[in-house]
Amino acid sequence: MDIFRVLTRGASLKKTKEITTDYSLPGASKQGKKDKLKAKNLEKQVSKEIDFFKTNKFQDKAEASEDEEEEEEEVAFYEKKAPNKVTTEEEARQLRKVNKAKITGDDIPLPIASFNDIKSRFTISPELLANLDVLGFDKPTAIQSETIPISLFHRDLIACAPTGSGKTLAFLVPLIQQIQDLKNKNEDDVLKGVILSPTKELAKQIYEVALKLSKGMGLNITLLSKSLNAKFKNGVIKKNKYELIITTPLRLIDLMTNLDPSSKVLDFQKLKFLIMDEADKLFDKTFIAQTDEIVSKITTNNAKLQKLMFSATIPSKIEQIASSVLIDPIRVIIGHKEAANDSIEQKLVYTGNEEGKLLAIRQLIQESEFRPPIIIFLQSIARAKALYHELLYDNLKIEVLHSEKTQTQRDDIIARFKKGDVWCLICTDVLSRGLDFKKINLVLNYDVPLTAQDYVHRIGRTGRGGKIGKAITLYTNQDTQLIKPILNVMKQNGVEMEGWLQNLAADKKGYREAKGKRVERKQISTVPRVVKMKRKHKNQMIEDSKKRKLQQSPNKL
Ligand SMILES: Nc1ncnc2c1ncn2[C@@H]1O[C@H](COP(=O)(O)OP(=O)(O)OP(=O)(O)O)[C@@H](O)[C@H]1O
Repeated sequence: MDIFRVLTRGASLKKTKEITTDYSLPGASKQGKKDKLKAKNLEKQVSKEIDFFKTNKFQDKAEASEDEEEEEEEVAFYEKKAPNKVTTEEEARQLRKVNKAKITGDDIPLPIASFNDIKSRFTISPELLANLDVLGFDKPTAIQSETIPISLFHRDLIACAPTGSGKTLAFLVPLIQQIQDLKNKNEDDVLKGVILSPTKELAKQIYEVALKLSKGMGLNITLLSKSLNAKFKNGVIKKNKYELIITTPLRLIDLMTNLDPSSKVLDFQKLKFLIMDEADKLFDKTFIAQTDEIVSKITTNNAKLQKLMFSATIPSKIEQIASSVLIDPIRVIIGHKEAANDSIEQKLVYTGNEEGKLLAIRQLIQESEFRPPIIIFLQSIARAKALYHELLYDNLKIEVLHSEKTQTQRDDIIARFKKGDVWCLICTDVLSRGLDFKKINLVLNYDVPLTAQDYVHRIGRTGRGGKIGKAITLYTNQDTQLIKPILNVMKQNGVEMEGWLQNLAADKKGYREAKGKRVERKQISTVPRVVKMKRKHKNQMIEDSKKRKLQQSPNKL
């Protein structure tokens, strides 16, 4: 688990393209680093003091990178001091330094350094602690350290932490505990919590984790489905038994608007917790109308409702809109707000044009870089299908997943991918957020994603839970504008890049117009190779037969 903590703290990335595989906590070398840091600080201080004419301010770039290095060293130094238990502000400061956690708001509670730490400050169910133990979670991740106490104090929250850093448990642990506390006090048939997720797949995943985490606690948790909605609407369910509902926004709106208002079978005004996972998605243009409808229905006459928002990316504009829903919130940021998880090696591959992408992919297949399991992202359903047909006969055990597939087909493909029966999953952005596949070796962006956020989430399907991962993005001449935000994400992660790419990243011209717009791309050839081979063979036979006829009677020409 230490490996996981080190990686989620982002302390493993050296400032090169390569990700270090040395996860051991700096031990013997720590004293050396500390001395080096001291010496550097002294040197810096002296040079500042003798810099009477302030000429050094022009060296700020070099100094900035030096500062970054120093910050890392400082983190390593603090790591030694990371407390096992947090009881004072100073210990909280040390833990936050190690965790790269920035917390703002009023009356911020102390973080926890271990799951046992909760026991000394809150009443916590022994079953919940036992379940955490059985599932192998012995220490909270950076985000969990902060959000578990905040949530247990029933405070509104907006939290941003890298992909794969444990945000699901960061909201489920305190939620399950509080629901049980209420259940012990209250009547049983009151709905207490709703978790919103932008996709059905993610909702299902959260549901499965919630079941495991609450095992033996007697809670009734459900995933809204068409058939369950129908039972509520038709009065088949007369008395609600669910304490927690996990759903997509549309499914919840369908239920809320079609329930007989007199039945009171589900009273949303008594709801105590509203969790918004992938909150920035829920507040972007695709979902804002639905989210707004839900929030206004649920929050009316419900001052006690606690609202919690989580994501790996929260752009400032979206944060402004989202925060307007929260009351006296605490804001938690782990690492850089717009960066990818440090455990992912990021690479850009220039292919010139669209045809070059197919060549690049086939070249990758020849090389060791194409190690399954792999996820390939494309910008549209049509293109995902086309690539699927193109690669169908390359012996890759591929599948294609997009929103035109039925839910049963989608579930089946995901189950087969998880089992290892599918090696290479071709998909659209429907799978880019939240899904926790174990040990994805490679994420391949066949088409450049439209925003920095899409990029961070897509590549975040690899390098999760402390494992290292790799992401390759193919780009053509058409993508010069679209790769700018990606270059900036890579910069945030300390990936070294050539000078011209650095200049391109800094040049904001043209990006604004291109932002969010899909590039019109040349079609991927959709003719399967077998058909192509047959056609080639047929054409060859016709040519041969013509030649033979010509040889037999040359005068005919
Ligand atoms: N405390 C912990 N110790 C070890 N592993 C953990 C811990 N918490 C979560 N994990 C594991 O980390 C992995 C990623 O967790 P999770 O899916 O919650 O990430 P996330 O931050 O929600 O990512 P995303 O932003 O992509 O949705 C999961 O496999 C989970 O089991």
